Amino acid sequence: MAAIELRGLTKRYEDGTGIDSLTFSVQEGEVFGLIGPRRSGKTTTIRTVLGIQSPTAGQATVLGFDPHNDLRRHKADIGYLPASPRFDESATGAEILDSRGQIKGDDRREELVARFDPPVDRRVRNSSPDELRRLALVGAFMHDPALVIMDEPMVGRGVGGPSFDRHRFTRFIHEERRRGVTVFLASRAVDEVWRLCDRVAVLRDGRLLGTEPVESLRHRCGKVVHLRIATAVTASSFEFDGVHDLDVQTVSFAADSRAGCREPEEKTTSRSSVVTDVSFTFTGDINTLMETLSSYPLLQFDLDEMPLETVFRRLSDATAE
Ligand SMILES: Nc1ncnc2c1ncn2[C@@H]1O[C@H](COP(=O)(O)OP(=O)(O)OP(=O)(O)O)[C@@H](O)[C@H]1O
Repeated sequence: MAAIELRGLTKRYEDGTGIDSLTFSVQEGEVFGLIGPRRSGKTTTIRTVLGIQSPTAGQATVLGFDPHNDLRRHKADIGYLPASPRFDESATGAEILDSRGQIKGDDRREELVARFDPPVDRRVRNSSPDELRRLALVGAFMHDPALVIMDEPMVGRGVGGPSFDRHRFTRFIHEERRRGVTVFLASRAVDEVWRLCDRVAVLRDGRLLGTEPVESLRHRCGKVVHLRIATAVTASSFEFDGVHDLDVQTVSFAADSRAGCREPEEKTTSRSSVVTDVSFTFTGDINTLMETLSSYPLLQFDLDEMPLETVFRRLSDATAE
């Protein structure tokens, strides 16, 4: 059974469309990412799927029930981490968890408080946004739900900070997946989605561009490679499988110039009076790339994730073709 199923889910606001005819499903046990640029409809999807707002058309089912009518009865099966958690300012963290526990249960409270270190003894008004997100995270998982829905879980520094960094968060989500928990999360952070998700749905302007396993999407998007080579190199040297958007610039320096040099001592040799800056997007086999590069005198080698906007542009272009 699908954990979440959207069939033509549409939400229009008075002054525009939030989401338009979304149809896709999230399978039980997967970590599924909803990605898209700003105002693409991620939060609208989550709030409509949760029954916080009603759809204009279409339908969502969550763990087999209609969230708009039956959410109350199924609250204990779902955890929710909103993008900006709001709590009673005068309550302590412990009081917040007490009242949630009474509604949904709190079997895992002790374990998660030890792990996330939320501000249990302090009042909400005296706690930082990061601390409150950790409190919300405990609240989302402590009743051991079958499905957890998270909106931008790592926004800003998110649950980061000295006591709970993002690698520990990633490890936690991987552990939850191994326990069989289904996770549906919205994010604009590509590296977060790459680390956490099995599959993604990509939104743009409230419409679904497609759903895809993260591995194949990641492969299609590739990495951005920047090289500085201490010799003249022609573009044809880099015209091999998996190289796209190649840019090659060879620059000559006076023999004693150190301009733009990372390793100044290397620049004083006659060989390094010419450098070539090479950049490209790479979707091929990284071992082949490393083997090719080993034959060049590299001054600099950077391998970065594709910038988010480029990912979305590529996906939009691919969908339009
Ligand atoms: N309550 C609302 N009333 C009117 N319009 C809304 C409302 N909520 C969202 N929208 C509009 O719906 C569209 C989708 O917004 P939404 O917040 O769902 O996108 P998002 O992908 O979550 O954006 P972000 O990444 O910036 O959080 C936007 O054009 C937005 O202005």
